[in-house]
Amino acid sequence: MSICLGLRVQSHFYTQRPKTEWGSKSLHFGLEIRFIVPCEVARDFRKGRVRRIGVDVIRAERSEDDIHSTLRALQSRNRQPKRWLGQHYMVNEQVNSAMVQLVGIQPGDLILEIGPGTGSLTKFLVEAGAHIIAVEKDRDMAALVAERFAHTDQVEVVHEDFVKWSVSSQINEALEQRYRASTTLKRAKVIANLPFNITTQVVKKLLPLGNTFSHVVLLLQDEAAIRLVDASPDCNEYRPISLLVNFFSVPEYRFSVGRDSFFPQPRVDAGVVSFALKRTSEYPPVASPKAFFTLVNSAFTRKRKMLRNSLQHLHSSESVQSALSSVGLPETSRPDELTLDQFVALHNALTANCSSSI
Ligand SMILES: C[S@@+](CC[C@H](N)C(=O)[O-])C[C@H]1O[C@@H](n2cnc3c(N)ncnc32)[C@H](O)[C@@H]1O
Repeated sequence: MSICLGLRVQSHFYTQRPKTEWGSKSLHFGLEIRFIVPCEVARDFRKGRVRRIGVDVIRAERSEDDIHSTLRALQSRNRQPKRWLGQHYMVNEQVNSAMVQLVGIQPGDLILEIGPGTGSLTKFLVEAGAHIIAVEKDRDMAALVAERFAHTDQVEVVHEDFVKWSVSSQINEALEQRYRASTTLKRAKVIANLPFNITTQVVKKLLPLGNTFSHVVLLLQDEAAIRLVDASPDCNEYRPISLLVNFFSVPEYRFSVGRDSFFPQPRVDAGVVSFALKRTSEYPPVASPKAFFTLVNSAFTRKRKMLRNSLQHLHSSESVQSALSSVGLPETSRPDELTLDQFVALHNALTANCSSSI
């Protein structure tokens, strides 16, 4: 049994207008309580057993038609959803519509969709006038979606595993063909209701492609969505991927999606995150992002250790100590105490030390 008590409080009810956030706590017997609290309180809750689930929420306001058309599409091919491919289909059209609005499509825009499934999200993209390259790993679903949109040349279905697909060359080639005559450098956009198990791989693959894509809108497992956007060192889940996300993009948690918006229902809720991708020229100033992330990853391999110890295989502990103090940080700093900007400053100080000692 799942009971949901909901209370919506607008920010203008507060004297200091905080950015409001939803919180939720799961109790025994499947009872779930949802409540709204200011950010600061939500952060404290997150450190305990209560977790934030978003700034807004879309719960199951699906029409019976949404679910029936999905079931019909699956039955037409005698298909059962494959959980190992993350096949939890969206049966709430409000969510698809809200996601497409977030992408901000102009007619003719090139959109990459990962995992179109039955094509319920693709339909909204077609209606918005986009040209869609839809990459689907499941042969049957690729055939189904190609058949569904055979009447239009707006949809190109690619039967591939997105994780292995050479996204950058394929999309750059498509951009080149579409905008050959154009004087402005147009970029593509990405949208996906992602299989939860490939989230990290997809994020790592797409976010560094800011010269190819301008925006990425992803529907993810809610916990993962929250973790990805939170780049504050005081967050329990502070990890290299939080730094990567904020190095390459400006992320924003948009809204939560209840698990009852999917068929079959996953065990967890979902959340939508948008990433505004930075072009290379907008990255934080480091000589080489690759070398920067080698430092970050090494620092986090032993998260509880002091940097002067965990970075020893890259730099002597004396150089780490002197680099830390040259950027105003304690010599005893640990990786989970440094913000992205402080990591950048440390990296640059270490690089400068290395070049001056050559
Ligand atoms: C969560 S379902 C979403 C389907 C549809 N977009 C929707 O919203 O109902 C995920 C889809 O991604 C496909 N998929 C799973 N792994 C994939 C991969 N590595 N590359 C491309 N597609 C994949 C699944 O077959 C499935 O169709």
